[in-house]
Amino acid sequence: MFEGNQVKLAIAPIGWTNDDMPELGGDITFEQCISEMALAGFSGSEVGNKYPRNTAVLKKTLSLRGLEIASAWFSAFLTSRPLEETAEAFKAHRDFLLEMGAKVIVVSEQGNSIQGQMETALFDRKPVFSDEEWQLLATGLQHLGDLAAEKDMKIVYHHHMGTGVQTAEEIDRLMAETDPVKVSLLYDTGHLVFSGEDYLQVLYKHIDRIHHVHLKDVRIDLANKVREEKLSFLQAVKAGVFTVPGDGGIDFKPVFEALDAAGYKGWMVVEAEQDPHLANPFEYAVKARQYIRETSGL
Ligand SMILES: O=C1C[C@@H](O)[C@H](O)[C@@H](O)C1=O
Ligand SMILES: [Co+2]
Repeated sequence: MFEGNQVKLAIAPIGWTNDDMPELGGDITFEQCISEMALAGFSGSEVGNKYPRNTAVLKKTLSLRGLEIASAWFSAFLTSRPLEETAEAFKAHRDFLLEMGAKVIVVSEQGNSIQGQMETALFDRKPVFSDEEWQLLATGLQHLGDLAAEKDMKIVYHHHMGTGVQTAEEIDRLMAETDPVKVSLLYDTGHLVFSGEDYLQVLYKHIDRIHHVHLKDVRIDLANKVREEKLSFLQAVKAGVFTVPGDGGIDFKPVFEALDAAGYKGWMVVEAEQDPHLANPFEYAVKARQYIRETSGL
């Protein structure tokens, strides 16, 4: 599978140091994180809060280890703040990623999101957008897509637990209401399975719009416990709901087969946030790399 070097494999720093909960991995240095990524056999990374923002410094530090930047997360507030505010912040983020050689920009709408709230029950309190908010989101994302296209880049929308675009139905609506030229999709296995969606159906339905992939596995027993015990997203992460591919309940083989058959080009990013003191990030990175090699040949 994946012949022709069109698909590259990255790993996100969130298993080492967690931007949503900086206390997780607070003691792990940036250099340890990227050195272990390279040693585990990855060729790219996304951007974490410990990464230097000076692009020359960042490029040199990464290239010493054979790593590139695949992309980085951007929080949009299109449903809750003026469009200009999100657009201005987006341009700075886009230009940083352009300088780092990335082609896609991860965007997630955070208007009314509960993903960062420690005590809010994830399955009871996620936002549900009104028609007016959907309109603001679609228009705003298309504007961000135009700004990305100015630099020959794309935005890839990150559906996410605890946000207004979480379920398969919400992803369908977002895809239907946006121009495929302007808005692409980031496919994150972990968020779909945690939400209770059919992750393969979403993949097959939107495969032509998928231009970035997050490979995240789910411990299904913990996902059920989060629902039953009304835990928050951050409590779920701390409890270990996510893990690396091959260690949880998701079968990634059909994901790789479908992406390969569709001629997918771009990055696949292992992204498995858990407490680094409970799950050694280097050990789990090696485990993920081995599973992907065995399952996809990559
Ligand atoms: O892509 C992601 C970025 C994180 O900050 C987020 O919380 C995580 O779950 C994710 O999928
Ligand atoms: Co993700």
